[in-house]
Amino acid sequence: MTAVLSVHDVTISRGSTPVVRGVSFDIHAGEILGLIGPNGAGKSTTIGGLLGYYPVTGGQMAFRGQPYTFGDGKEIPFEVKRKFAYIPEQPVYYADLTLAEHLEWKMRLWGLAGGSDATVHARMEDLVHQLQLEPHLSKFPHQCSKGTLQKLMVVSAFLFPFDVLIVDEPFIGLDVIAIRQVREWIERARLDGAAVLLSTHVLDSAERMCQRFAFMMDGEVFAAGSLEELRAAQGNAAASLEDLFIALFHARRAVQP
Ligand SMILES: Nc1ncnc2c1ncn2[C@@H]1O[C@H](COP(=O)(O)OP(=O)(O)OP(=O)(O)O)[C@@H](O)[C@H]1O
Repeated sequence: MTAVLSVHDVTISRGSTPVVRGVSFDIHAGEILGLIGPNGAGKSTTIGGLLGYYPVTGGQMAFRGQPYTFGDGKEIPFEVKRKFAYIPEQPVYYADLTLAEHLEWKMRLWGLAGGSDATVHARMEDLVHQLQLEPHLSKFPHQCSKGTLQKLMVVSAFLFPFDVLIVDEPFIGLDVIAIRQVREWIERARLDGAAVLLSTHVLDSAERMCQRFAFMMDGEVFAAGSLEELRAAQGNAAASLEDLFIALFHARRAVQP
């Protein structure tokens, strides 16, 4: 079965420095891949390369078997980009738009791109209600907490249909009600056939949510597989994801120059 998203031997640079090197993974429909690694491992850079924010200077990415970048950092085609939904690690917003105006602007762009807004408006109201965003809709970003702005990012990501969901550390800053809700929405997207890339430091959530994992460090993937495969490789059938990550992290550190 062709993967929805394939990353093959990619190098991604920040400025002129290659920060991610030789990274490969596939994500199939109905699958959540957990991208796990310490601070500075290259998780957000990998995501930025997938979304066209940072130049991919080597290797190849493909959407449903069609290469969409060839290592020259060129713009990702719109017909691919519109199949992607993204929840960023840090909220991204316009300081002079209220939260309601952000959502209206998103829906206008969707309409300009040929999308129908008949169902999207009802969906937006439902998402806003479930994350208890109504009291904040008339506020500007500087009047909102970090968690409220993160909820705006979540609602924006789930507004439209997508084939690929890319989520960069979604849980930090959200309240417990919102965390449960976002987990449920990600699982619903998976069951509906999306391919999901989830980067997080919250390993107990990752263990429950993801079917496979890629462990990153120093810009490289150093271990990958399902929980069962990682447990078998470590010879510890009861190990948690956290146990496995810590053991493999220290093993990797020990052999590095
Ligand atoms: N503008 C830049 N120029 C050069 N290197 C950078 C730049 N920004 C970040 N880096 C480096 O890129 C590497 C990867 O950073 P990245 O943000 O992708 O890590 P991460 O795994 O997402 O970390 P975290 O868990 O802390 O969010 C780090 O070593 C960082 O120092």
